[in-house]
Amino acid sequence: MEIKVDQLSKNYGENNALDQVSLTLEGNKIYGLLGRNGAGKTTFMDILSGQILASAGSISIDGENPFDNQRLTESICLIKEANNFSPELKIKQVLKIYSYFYPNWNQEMAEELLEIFNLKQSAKIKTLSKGMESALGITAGLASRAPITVFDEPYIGMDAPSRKKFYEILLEDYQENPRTIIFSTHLIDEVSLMFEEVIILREGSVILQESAEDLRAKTIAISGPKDQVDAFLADKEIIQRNDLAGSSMAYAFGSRKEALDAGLEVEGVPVQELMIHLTEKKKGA
Ligand SMILES: Nc1ncnc2c1ncn2[C@@H]1O[C@H](COP(=O)(O)OP(=O)(O)OP(=O)(O)O)[C@@H](O)[C@H]1O
Repeated sequence: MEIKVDQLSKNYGENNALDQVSLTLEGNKIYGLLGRNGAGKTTFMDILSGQILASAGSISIDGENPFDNQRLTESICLIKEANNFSPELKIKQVLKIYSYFYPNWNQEMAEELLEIFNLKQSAKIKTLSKGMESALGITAGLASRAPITVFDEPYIGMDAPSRKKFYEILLEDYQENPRTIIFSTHLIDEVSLMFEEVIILREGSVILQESAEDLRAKTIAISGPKDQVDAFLADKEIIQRNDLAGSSMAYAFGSRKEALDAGLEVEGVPVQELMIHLTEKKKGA
């Protein structure tokens, strides 16, 4: 499903949570939606999933506006960091509701995931720990098999082994059932290798939309004698740099060939370093 966003803005009083955002997501990819606190990620995902209305501009999914749109709502599953389910319901009832709502719902997968995460179908939502509630959110999101599945910081409280399990299952299931997955997280280093395309928001604006592959191709990790590294970096954007005695190593934007021609050693930049750098860059930098 293609998502087209044109000049989309959302204001809360004086505050521009989104400021004329334009994007096209062609779909069937895993997108990383990144940005610092308050950048506008949740606002964007809420508009995309039809929960709130934009103040200006347009958003369409396969040509239709998602707001209050029954046909589209069953194609979009939004899992937020908390309060996805009514506290009085039992897990079993949550699964039932999701199975009615999402036409592609996979009950077998849901039950498998509950077992992996040690969740009992008879448990009430209000008795779950934070991590258990997140695991249920992830279960519901994955088993929905919704053509557009949006995870907004879905694993608050989950421990590292459970998160790892989640990534593994997500990737495995995505290979077999390609769909659009939009993933917002601050744990960039953990998930960056999963992203096929990266969107970075800063203060309500899109500052980058690029395939992870292109991002990797544009960046290099170089090392060599300090003066040679200095000369090479003179006209480059530096991501990170370390000097030790007479030698230096740096991550920077630049071409592998140019660095090799300059007599430097060249490797790839770990994608998470790059994303952390990009999300942290100051406005106007
Ligand atoms: N309901 C609201 N009322 C007023 N301001 C809001 C509301 N929701 C969001 N905002 C403001 O809009 C801006 C964007 O918030 P949003 O939650 O979309 O950011 P975010 O990128 O998801 O942040 P985080 O990473 O902290 O979750 C922030 O300045 C926030 O204070």
